[in-house]
Amino acid sequence: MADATIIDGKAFAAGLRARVADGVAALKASHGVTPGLAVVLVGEDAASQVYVRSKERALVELGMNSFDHHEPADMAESDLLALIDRLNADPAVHGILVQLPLPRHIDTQKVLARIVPEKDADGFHVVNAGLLATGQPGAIVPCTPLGSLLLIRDTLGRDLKGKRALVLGRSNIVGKPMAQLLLQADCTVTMAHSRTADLPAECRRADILVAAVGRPEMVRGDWIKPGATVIDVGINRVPAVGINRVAAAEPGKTRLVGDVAFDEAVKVAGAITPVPGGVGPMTIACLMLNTLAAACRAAGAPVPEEAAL
Ligand SMILES: Nc1nc(=O)c2c([nH]1)NC[C@@H]1CN(c3ccc(C(=O)N[C@@H](CCC(=O)O)C(=O)O)cc3)C=[N+]21
Repeated sequence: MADATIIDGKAFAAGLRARVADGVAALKASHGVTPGLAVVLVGEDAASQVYVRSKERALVELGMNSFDHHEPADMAESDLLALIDRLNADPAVHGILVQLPLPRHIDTQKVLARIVPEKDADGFHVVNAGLLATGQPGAIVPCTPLGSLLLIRDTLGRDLKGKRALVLGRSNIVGKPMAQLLLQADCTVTMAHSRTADLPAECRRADILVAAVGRPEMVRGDWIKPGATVIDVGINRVPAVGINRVAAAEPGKTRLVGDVAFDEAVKVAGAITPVPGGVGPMTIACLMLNTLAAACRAAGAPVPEEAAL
């Protein structure tokens, strides 16, 4: 059998960002409103700083306002809550993103709950989770599942009726909302996780397999149904051993791998996202889309179709 189609998330994300830029320009022209996202980073985590910078760069490129709040790691929880209160009240701020993970002395659920749901660009607030779970309009959908669904639709078309979907991983950020989206799309959805009995057999039944467990290359080629669509959400940094056998000479070298053993899976799947260049770029593009959508709702303008599921 021929190798799988490689789903180019980077290219799809570039197209989505261009559509968001058009929407931003249109909202400025029609309502005089520039969408703005406040990005709150607490602490100095190196990976978080990289992600936050790429979010801020994307905002500016698309003509949106970026309000950066980089705070010390020992910031008091009460001060973070007070900052969120100010951002909630600021009419120039349409979306608020608090970069996770937060330092351990801060209660993440308390912080997420403080963001007004209308400005919850990540879609992590219980109100948005509840709107999504009950199939109500106006839910802000978490960026990674939304981006994954857009890639699935681009691959298989919008009619996913009756397809067997398996979501591996049950996080509030990816697994649970992903399952809700697929259910709403009339898939037959299974949620699997580390305690699932005979995980390979469960995976082999899936027409659509979304892997979001954060375990490097856990899903092997023989776990995949021939022809299946495989969405690899994992972004795992591992030592670069075996890439060209120079790892011993370059002990600091790392590479990114997904939750799927790509080289095996590409021989079996019908279509598969790579890591990097798959779901990751879609996450950032969907954050831009959610910010535009929040600004549209605040202004009473129509919401972009891709954000209004
Ligand atoms: N409140 C909050 N919202 C988030 O959305 C959020 C967060 N906290 N904390 C951290 C994670 C991580 N995350 C990524 C986004 C894009 C890439 C991405 O674009 N990755 C590139 C590769 C980047 C590289 O080379 O390191 C790719 O997959 O092609 C990765 C990771 C968003 N996160």
